[in-house]
Amino acid sequence: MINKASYPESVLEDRFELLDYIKEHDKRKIILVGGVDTGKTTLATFLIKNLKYNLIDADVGQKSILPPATVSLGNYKEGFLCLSEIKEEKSYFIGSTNPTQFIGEMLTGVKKLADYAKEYFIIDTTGLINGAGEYLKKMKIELVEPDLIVALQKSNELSHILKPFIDKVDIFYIKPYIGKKYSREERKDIRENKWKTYFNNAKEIEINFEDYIISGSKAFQGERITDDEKLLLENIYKWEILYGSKCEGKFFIVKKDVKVVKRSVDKNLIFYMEPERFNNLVVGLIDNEGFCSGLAIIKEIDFKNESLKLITPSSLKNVREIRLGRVKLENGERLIDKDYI
Ligand SMILES: Nc1ncnc2c1ncn2[C@@H]1O[C@H](COP(=O)(O)OP(=O)(O)OP(=O)(O)O)[C@@H](O)[C@H]1O
Repeated sequence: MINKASYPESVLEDRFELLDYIKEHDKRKIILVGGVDTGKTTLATFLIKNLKYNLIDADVGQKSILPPATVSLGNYKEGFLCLSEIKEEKSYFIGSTNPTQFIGEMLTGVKKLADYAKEYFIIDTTGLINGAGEYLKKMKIELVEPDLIVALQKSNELSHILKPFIDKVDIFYIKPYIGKKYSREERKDIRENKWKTYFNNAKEIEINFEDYIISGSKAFQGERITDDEKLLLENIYKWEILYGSKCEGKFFIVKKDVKVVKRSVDKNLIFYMEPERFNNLVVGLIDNEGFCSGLAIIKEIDFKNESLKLITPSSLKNVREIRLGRVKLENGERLIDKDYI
């Protein structure tokens, strides 16, 4: 498997100073913050190897621990060279590899994993430090309450994130590693490879809506439409309605057209789509504790019979909820908008 970071051949002097500082001051909850390609994952590898701490992998865009589109806790593994050799202990479903629209999921996930681990962990984060990235980093620090922030800062590009914590949390500054910069394409290729590895031995399974909580789409919120509403909408718009729900006065309709006609539908009132829109969507298999025990891909949803065909390498044992994400895997990864379904 291709990975960006592994144990560095030569370790910069300030990394050893950091290691000594952590040992000397008994720091147990550590978060790494820095821009893109500043060497966070490489630093996490060095620290985990020397401290035998656990990894909280919140670098959702370039994860080391599988599965993708989650944040994960992995336990220290003797003799590892690359963090991707670390197996997940617990994961939380984000549903995307870009955290920008998923700040709530990211924060909940990292907090749950940190609570689970209790202490002796290093949090590896994304390189997003502006816009949504600023809020994400700040809130993560507020929630997790680390006892050390390691800031990989060249000049003062992290000051807007760190300002509120300067007199509250210990901050250790180190210089970013100036090395290879990865393009969007290279990053995407690394992710593609991880998706392929994860779904390598996936098998098809079929499940019924009634056996699981299905969530993550407006389709499964609110209440089902009545027979009268269904008939009315079918007559007006010349649709066959396969599934319909309503929430706060708005209809959510999965339909097929039965006639070619010109339709003028008020989109503020009716959100409609074809069933195929859900195909190839990544879903999280969520257990009783709210953790993600695996991922699956939707092959097809039969809305009429209320069943779902999935492929997954995971077992559905202890799975309570199927949570729809916002990544489609069709000729590679395609990220979709939160409002798409
Ligand atoms: N101390 C080091 N010695 C040698 N190479 C390094 C060192 N630190 C980082 N690198 C290299 O620099 C590149 C970026 O490092 P890394 O992936 O650790 O950065 P990152 O900040 O985690 O990136 P991202 O923004 O994707 O989270 C990688 O190719 C890595 O191997």
